Amino acid sequence: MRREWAWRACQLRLYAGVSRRLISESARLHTPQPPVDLRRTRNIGIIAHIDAGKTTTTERMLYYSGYTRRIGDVDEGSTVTDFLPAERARGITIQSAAISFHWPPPQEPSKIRPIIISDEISGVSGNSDIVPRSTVSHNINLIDTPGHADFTFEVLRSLRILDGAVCILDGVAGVEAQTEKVWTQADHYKIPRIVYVNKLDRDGAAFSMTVKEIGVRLHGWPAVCQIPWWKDGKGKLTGVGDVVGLRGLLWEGGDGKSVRALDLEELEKIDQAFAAEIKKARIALVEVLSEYDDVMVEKFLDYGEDHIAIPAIQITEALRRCVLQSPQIIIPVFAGASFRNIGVQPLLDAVVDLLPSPEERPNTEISIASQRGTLQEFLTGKLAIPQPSIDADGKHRKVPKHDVPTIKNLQGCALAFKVVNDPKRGVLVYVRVYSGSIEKNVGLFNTNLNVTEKAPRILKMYASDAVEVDSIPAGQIGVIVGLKYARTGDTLISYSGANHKTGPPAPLNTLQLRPIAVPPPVFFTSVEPNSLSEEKHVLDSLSLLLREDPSLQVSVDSESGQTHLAGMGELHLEIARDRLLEDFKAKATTGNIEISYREAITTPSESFTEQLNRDVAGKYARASCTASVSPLDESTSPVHSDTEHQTILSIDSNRVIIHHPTITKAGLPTSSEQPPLPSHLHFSAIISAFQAGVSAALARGPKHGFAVQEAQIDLHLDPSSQIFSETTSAALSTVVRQAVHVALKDAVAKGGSVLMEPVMLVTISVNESSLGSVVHDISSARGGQVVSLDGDSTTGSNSSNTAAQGQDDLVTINPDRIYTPPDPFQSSSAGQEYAAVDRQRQITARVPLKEMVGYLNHLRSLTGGRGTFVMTVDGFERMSSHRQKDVLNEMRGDIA
Ligand SMILES: Nc1nc2c(ncn2[C@@H]2O[C@H](COP(=O)(O)OP(=O)(O)OP(=O)(O)O)[C@@H](O)[C@H]2O)c(=O)[nH]1
Repeated sequence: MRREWAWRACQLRLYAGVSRRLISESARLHTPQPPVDLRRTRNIGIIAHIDAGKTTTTERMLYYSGYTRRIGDVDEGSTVTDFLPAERARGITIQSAAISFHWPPPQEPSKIRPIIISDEISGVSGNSDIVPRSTVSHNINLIDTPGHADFTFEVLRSLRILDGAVCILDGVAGVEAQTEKVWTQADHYKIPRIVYVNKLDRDGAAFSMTVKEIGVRLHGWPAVCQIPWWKDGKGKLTGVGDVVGLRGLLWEGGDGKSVRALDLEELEKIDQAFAAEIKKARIALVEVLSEYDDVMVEKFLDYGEDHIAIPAIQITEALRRCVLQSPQIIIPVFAGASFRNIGVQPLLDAVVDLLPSPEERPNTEISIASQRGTLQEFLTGKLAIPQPSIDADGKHRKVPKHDVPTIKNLQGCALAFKVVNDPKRGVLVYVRVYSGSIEKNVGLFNTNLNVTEKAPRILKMYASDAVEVDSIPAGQIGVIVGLKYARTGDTLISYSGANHKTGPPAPLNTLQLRPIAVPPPVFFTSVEPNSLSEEKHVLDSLSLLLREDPSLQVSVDSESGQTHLAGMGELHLEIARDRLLEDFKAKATTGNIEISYREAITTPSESFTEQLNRDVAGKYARASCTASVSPLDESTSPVHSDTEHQTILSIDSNRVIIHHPTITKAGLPTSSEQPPLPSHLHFSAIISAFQAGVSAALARGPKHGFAVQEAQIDLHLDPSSQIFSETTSAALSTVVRQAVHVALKDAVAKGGSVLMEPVMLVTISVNESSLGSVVHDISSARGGQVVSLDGDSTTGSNSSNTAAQGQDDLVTINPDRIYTPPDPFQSSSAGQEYAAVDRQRQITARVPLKEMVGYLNHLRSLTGGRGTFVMTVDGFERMSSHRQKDVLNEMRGDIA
């Protein structure tokens, strides 16, 4: 084992700076992997506001762990994790990159660690059998997530595969709007988090203010584990005070590898005030932990109620228990300045010591056969899954509640959380394995697309470098190379007795891990191939872009033949455009980025039956479909739910009801008199074809050409009159599209349609002094409605956003009760400082998206450059006829 590590250490040394990328890939094939111990694995994300220093910190993590031999610089564009040209050019992180490394490095223990060990194994504490987890090397899989609001969906997608997260704050800006948003999302996934206050070297750094804001705005009790060590109590940051280990950590410059640890006795000789502050912080830490951890109270009593006497390991264990509690109320806080190489190694120790291993996480959510539950419930047969009551031969059968043989079939189950097109290696599918293992060359069934494909190569990624492996076990993250279909968000399963034609037996074929809803896109641009010969490459590139990022949408206007690319924000589309034109070298022209309005029908249509009886894609095909449409008002329309004879789909705020009275959800006829489905068309394939047909019809409204919203589409599926031996999936979706299109036209001819516009939930952070002018601007000039100030509801809002609704459940923290050390730039006490006149205020408002285009510049002018905002789609609203007229006139003007 030791020799293996030594070999690896040798290899790690090869990964130096630019030359790292030049090592031939074959040299790294089939690297001997240390056996995987799940307890020693951390799947961690770094989340924060844009520019808080995620990439800068990650670079140090890779450097100190021995993976790189040169620290990359965001500003020079030489970082490991920002490896897309577009990211390097803009200096921001767009795609999540997953990187694996070991901490502490097995070959080179951290210079500061032995002091903690000697504390604990000296026997003084009576805990000689426990040492911190960070004394042993751990496998860390780190996901670097983007900080820009346009990439929130990307953050969400990464969050669901994380076991823990480090939230990085800018020590000057404090808790910013995007941080709050991602924090709330992480709360939703119950992800244990620690906070790292970065940039404490900058003028105006305010650690105490930031800690107070953590309490107030992130709704938890900050457990201050480190305090900044300023030279002579002010000015230059030189290190941190370790409140857990009761010592000062002094970074001696250079690359930050050399760290001196001084115990309290030594510290008192050189900086008495700092030593006293560490003790004060220790008392506060024990106090706050005691409120939420009974064992801490016991230890406090065991050690004669002496806060200082409690061993570091006991504090670490109490912190860990609190971090793993759900909801998480204690928030451990660390300090540093990554750019100055201060604070990163103890932060890595904290990742290992405080954040959970995959085994310590709650059960993974799944959906299977329209049921929701956990993967563990399914695997242990505890999830009651409805089974077909009639066999394929039409006979009734008795079925056990859970089908054990089906469960036993499952060999591996993984979530594709990221698809990236690597110019050198082709399409890389990043997966997290949740059960069993994913083996090389095995057939993987994609439960979202109903296709089977092989996993020809499996890699473990070290940013843009890779090591080939034979399998990825449960709890780990890896990359599959060579998949043709898998998209971000798809569930991949391997099972015994694989049958490429039929896929796995039901209900295994419907198993989906942590499904998430894709938010509706609100901007779009047209994409026009420069010539006919370029068309194929442009379309292939677009489909690759969609595999990478399912929050993008592509639709083809059936009348004009124009292709539209839609996304979540202007930057989101700009980046997609750059990827398409520059990275994929698609020769196409793109139009202006415009708001994606929607249209809604106001009157129900008649029922229409369309028939198809011709060649489709060079093959004779026959199919038929009956459809009708009606306006959908969720508040008044009766609630529908899936039944054995009715399947309900939701497509972009439209409800699709597929009535199949003669056929069950398992695809079996209700009686022996009814014809069965042809063997080449499974029920799930028919439903997918219906879905594709409806989506295509709804993509272009009959009046203004915008996507249709708030409609109910009723479709009828009757095998005796619609499905024939010549019926194919393509024919079905074509005929469904035609039938829905005709029904929509009929509805518009009868009652017209109305335009709907995206309305955003906007969270704006401003100084108290600018509050009045910003609120006035939002509510009068932009037609917005202020929903809350500092999270307190001000009006009877009809916001549908869960983030706003969830405010009531949040813990309210009194900032005066939060311990903070003095800040060097602070004249009064931290409490007074926090309450000072120009404190940060937060406005939450609903504003039409149209009024938010170019808002950042305006906000900056109103706030002296200090205001920031984030926004998410809150929904689409019908426009008044006056506003609709203005928008249509403006659009016509644009075209002219
Ligand atoms: N003074 C100072 N500057 C820092 C520190 N950490 C990061 N920076 C600078 O802050 C800027 C943003 O840093 P990044 O690491 O790119 O931040 P990020 O959070 O990855 O940003 P996104 O990828 O865009 O979300 C860069 O100019 C860094 O050099 C620090 O500790 N001190």
